[in-house]
Amino acid sequence: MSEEAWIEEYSEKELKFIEEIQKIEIEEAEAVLKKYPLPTLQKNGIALVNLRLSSIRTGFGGKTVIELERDPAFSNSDTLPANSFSPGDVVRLNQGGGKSDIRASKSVGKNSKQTDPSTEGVITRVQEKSVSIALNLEEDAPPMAEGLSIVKLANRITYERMKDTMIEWRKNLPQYRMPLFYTLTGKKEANTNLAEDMINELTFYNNELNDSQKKAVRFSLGVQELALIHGPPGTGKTHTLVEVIRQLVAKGKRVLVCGASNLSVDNIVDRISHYGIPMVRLGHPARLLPSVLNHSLDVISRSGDFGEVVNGISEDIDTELNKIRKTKSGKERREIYKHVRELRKDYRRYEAQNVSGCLRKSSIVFCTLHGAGSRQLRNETFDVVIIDEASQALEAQCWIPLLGAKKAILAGDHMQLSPNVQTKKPYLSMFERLLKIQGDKVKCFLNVQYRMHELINKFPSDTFYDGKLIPAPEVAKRVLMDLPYVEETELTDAPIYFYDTDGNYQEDDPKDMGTSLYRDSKSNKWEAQIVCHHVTELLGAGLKEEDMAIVTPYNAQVALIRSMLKLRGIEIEMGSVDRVQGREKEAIIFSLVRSNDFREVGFLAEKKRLNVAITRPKRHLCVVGDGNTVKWTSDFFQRWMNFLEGEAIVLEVEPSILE
Ligand SMILES: Nc1ncnc2c1ncn2[C@@H]1O[C@H](COP(=O)(O)OP(=O)(O)OP(=O)(O)O)[C@@H](O)[C@H]1O
Repeated sequence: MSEEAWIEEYSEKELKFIEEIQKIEIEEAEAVLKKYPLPTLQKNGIALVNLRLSSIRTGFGGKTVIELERDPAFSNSDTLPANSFSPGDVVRLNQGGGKSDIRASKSVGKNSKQTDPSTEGVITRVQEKSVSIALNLEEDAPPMAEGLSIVKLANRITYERMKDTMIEWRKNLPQYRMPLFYTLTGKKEANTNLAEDMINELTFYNNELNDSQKKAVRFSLGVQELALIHGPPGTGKTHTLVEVIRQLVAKGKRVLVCGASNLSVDNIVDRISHYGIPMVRLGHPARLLPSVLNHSLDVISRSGDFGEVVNGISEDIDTELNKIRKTKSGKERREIYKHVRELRKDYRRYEAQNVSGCLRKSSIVFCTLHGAGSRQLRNETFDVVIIDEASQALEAQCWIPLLGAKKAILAGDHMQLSPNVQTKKPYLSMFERLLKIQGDKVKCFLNVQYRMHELINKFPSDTFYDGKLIPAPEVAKRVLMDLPYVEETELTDAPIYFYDTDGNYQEDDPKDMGTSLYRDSKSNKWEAQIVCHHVTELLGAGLKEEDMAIVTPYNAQVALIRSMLKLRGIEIEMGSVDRVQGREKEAIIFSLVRSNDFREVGFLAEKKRLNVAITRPKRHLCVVGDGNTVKWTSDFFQRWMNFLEGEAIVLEVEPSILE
């Protein structure tokens, strides 16, 4: 097959896939918005109603950023209701606030009129009393001052970037990038010869790296196209990547470091920032950890050659925009807008010069996969692209930075959850696909974990990592009572506990879920009570709230346990398994929820989901579930139940536990 035909076929397949999943996600999000009234959406944290405008200003890129607060005409409190909005969420802003506006799904394009009652934007900041949104349309009239509401939408921007990447491929894939491209798409076998000049006389900056980490560093530096670093939970992927990056920079290489999430990127920025390497973090400052803000492009470029000019123009724009709010004359408004448009042009020109100056000086650029598609990076090239958490990203997301790469280093663990996409076939991340097509010769395995007690480590190691994952000696024997503030009790002296409800406490009937947004999810009030009891006992033994997390496969169960704990005045981190990937706690309580006569475990059935849940704890794992339902669903679950019955402390469900 010719080069052109190969690229065409590959990109076409990816494009179709992106369109398919985009359609499903958007349809699902829209269906929820149509099905439920605004108060229910607000109760479930995906809408805020009865807001009013509190300020307007100019943000990065010259965008209009509005701040909204609760309208005192509708509420005695100025604190926003509990919500799940966070920076980066795409929202629809409705003016006039009524139900019908929400239901009229409007896609806001370049030509939309200013009279459109709804417009889209991206959340830049969420505070206790206000929420800020960067509006997508630069020419937007400021919204009406009152009667505003926002609802969360599916994130179209991410999909559009993925599609743009695929389209860009076909037009513009330079010859020098073809070897990597062919290796990544499987048209050729990976070249695994190591470049001597990269690994000769290698001295490690971090001498505490274990042997498997050192091997991974050496391989990643020497290999010419592709390295996959397979790091099971707690094995120091980030540690290893930090060493790889420092070594690459020392050899004069320019590196683009990306991650599937802002947090994964910031974790690396945090650890590299002490070494005095010129670097910059792209991304909206509101989405970054406070500790990395000084490295953000926004902050660095403001002190660049044209920083003061940009700041001055930004203030002028704000002054003009605030004048618009005060004037009623249409003619005057038009005049002011004309002026704002001129100012925005200047703003963008000077800002672009600042940004490119700042990027030119940086040996390392950090951003999310999606951020790698931003216009600031359009003309930048890198010797090496590193992707952390690669197994949690969509293939098309990984292609965004890889379009500009000659060599790629991907770190991840395909035995944990891949991206949550709703397709008929199981989804393979790029990381997993590459392991399949290129085999173990491109892989380095990190085999020592620094998180879990040896017994907690045992089942995941045997089941998911061929028995090769070993605990570091300093963590192998730790249990809760070894923490200086925890007492020795029968719940703190062992690593694994199991409340087997044994078919006696069945899951809740979906009919009882009423109009809850979670009525398609699952819950089990008995298990929720056992979880609350266990949490109370651990707190009584001295463990702190922040040492624990509750994990369950179902959002309805999360909501139920949260409400029960709230009544007891307890606030503990909790989430569905998918949300806690990448986290760790001293103690994890895992509620399985499913208990029925049909032996159905549904959502729980995915082995990788189980792996994520049971590899979060350091010293204490407590499983609450019905062994009888779970055991008979597959050989895999039977093995897990046998393991628990053999190795865990099995706890009785005393009637007094159940309220
Ligand atoms: N060689 C080492 N010696 C001692 N401790 C180490 C070593 N490598 C990693 N660690 C410790 O292991 C823990 C996990 O490290 P790190 O955050 O780099 O791992 P990770 O693989 O990125 O984590 P995750 O599994 O959450 O993705 C950290 O507390 C780190 O200090």
